[in-house]
Amino acid sequence: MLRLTARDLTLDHGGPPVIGGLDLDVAPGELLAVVGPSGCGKSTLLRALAGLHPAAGGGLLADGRPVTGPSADRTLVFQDDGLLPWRSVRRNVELPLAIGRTPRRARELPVRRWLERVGLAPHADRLPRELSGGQRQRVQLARALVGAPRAVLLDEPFGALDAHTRTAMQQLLLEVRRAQPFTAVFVTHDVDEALLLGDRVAVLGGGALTAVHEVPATPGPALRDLILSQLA
Ligand SMILES: Nc1ncnc2c1ncn2[C@@H]1O[C@H](COP(=O)(O)OP(=O)(O)OP(=O)(O)O)[C@@H](O)[C@H]1O
Repeated sequence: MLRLTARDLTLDHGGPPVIGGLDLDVAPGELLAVVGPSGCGKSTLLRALAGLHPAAGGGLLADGRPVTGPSADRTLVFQDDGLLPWRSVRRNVELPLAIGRTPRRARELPVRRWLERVGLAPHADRLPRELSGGQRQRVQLARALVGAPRAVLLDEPFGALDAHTRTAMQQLLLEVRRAQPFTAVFVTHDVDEALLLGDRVAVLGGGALTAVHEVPATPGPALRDLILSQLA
């Protein structure tokens, strides 16, 4: 499990900073939920943590080492599924292992285990277009986790799902973290989702952290209202 650290981090898209001088520490095994108004830089921060967006100032560390590019240790899950349409469910899940040059025979067990864990073993030979949106997100989750990454970065992964499927996916995420702990940064628009999944909730706004809240075992309405007021 990875420790992720931002030190005086500034991010931009070639113009004025989207994020300016941000300090953040995500402890090994922690799930940090990040909420913030649209356009405040949540996705940009996540892509920077993934090593896909360079810092304009300051820097990011993974276990104390500078993040200079993507790594199999830090995987991303998006809202849009990003699955390869011509590969079966099984071959999509297998992809990170194939890219990492894991020998074919050594791929079988983790792929099977993750397909079972996300309930997709019976659909292993289907193509992504033959699945529902929720099923595709489960494939994406399995693909992000099959290589046992030490950190997973999730960008509104359940944002496009209906309420029922979203609840099921949230429970699945809680379950898989119990089975295989990993550090996680989870971007969401939904404060209830942040409070359900997060060990802490960070509120981002105006290019900086407005607040970081510890989430108690049973968060009450006062914390929810406080976060909503900080988002306003
Ligand atoms: N490729 C890009 N080129 C230029 N500007 C960009 C690019 N991507 C994002 N931005 C700008 O950077 C800012 C932050 O965008 P980002 O997508 O990180 O916000 P966000 O908080 O994730 O938003 P949302 O909640 O709507 O997904 C926005 O003002 C956006 O317009």
